Amino acid sequence: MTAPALRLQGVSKNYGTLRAVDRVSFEVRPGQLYALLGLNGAGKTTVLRTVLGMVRPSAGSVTVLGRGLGDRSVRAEVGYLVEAASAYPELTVRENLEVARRLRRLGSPTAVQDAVELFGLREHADRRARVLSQGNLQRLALARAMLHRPSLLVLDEPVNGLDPAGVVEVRTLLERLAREQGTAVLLSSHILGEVARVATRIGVLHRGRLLDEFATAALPDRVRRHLELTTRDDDRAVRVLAAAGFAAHRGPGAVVLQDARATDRPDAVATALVHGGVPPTGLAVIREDLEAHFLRLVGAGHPEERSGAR
Ligand SMILES: Nc1ncnc2c1ncn2[C@@H]1O[C@H](COP(=O)(O)OP(=O)(O)OP(=O)(O)O)[C@@H](O)[C@H]1O
Repeated sequence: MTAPALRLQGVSKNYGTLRAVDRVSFEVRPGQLYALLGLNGAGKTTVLRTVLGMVRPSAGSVTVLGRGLGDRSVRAEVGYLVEAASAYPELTVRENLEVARRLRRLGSPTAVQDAVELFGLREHADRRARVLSQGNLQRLALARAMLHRPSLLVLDEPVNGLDPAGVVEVRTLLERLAREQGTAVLLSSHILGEVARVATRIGVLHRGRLLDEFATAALPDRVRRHLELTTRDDDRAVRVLAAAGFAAHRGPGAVVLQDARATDRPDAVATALVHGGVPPTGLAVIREDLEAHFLRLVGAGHPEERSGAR
């Protein structure tokens, strides 16, 4: 197995008496898109800034490609975007990238052109940054962060403030970077639906702690499901189902079954109803939506939790 591009082990960060990050450990492998998901104030930015060496952890360690952050060679391996995308407004896209190339002291004369191509900026290359759409400005910011072809890209809320088209653009771009360049991407977001579409792995951060971690592909199996059905006599349907061994109750306007035996085998439920003389007039397996799933994971039923008060 390849070495992780990033490894955090037992990272904590205290601000006075506040423990903003509490013993967080995870890895991001090359080509992996890892999303840290959490409510406002969960500690996402602090984790990201710790990875970038902008915040010194109170405990624990961070390694990039097996090297500690004190190792100067690590700087060349990391690209980041932790502020809102910005650029010199009066300079063109190409000039903005050229400035970044010089600041990075990159010798390669083709670095700027390569970035223009890779980030799909060719038709905008000679336009001033101030006339770019938010999506294209974000592309430029990403192109700048990736100019030196780092192994690890760190992005704080990369699609914040983008319109739906911009979100799709950034998502497509990150997927390409991960797939074609093997870049490891660590990003943060507070919207599960958004990260579920881009990330390959999700870590749920809440009150500084990593509550849960899972492959995005496993998400459909983790969300709760229930079966809803309607009949011409719902009371009788509940009795028939109980006799057939299915726990059912009357919900608003429908009979509800939460047992996995029912959600896995809706056909068996329908058969039991038909045999009991109350055939279903409607039947559907309902999946919990992603936001509801996320809020349940972090136990955030209360409005003050949702606003991230801590
Ligand atoms: N420099 C600091 N000094 C004191 N407290 C801080 C500092 N930086 C962050 N905090 C606190 O640490 C906690 C975690 O903040 P952080 O910004 O990491 O969360 P976040 O998940 O990124 O939130 P958001 O989504 O709102 O950006 C918060 O309670 C915040 O107020």
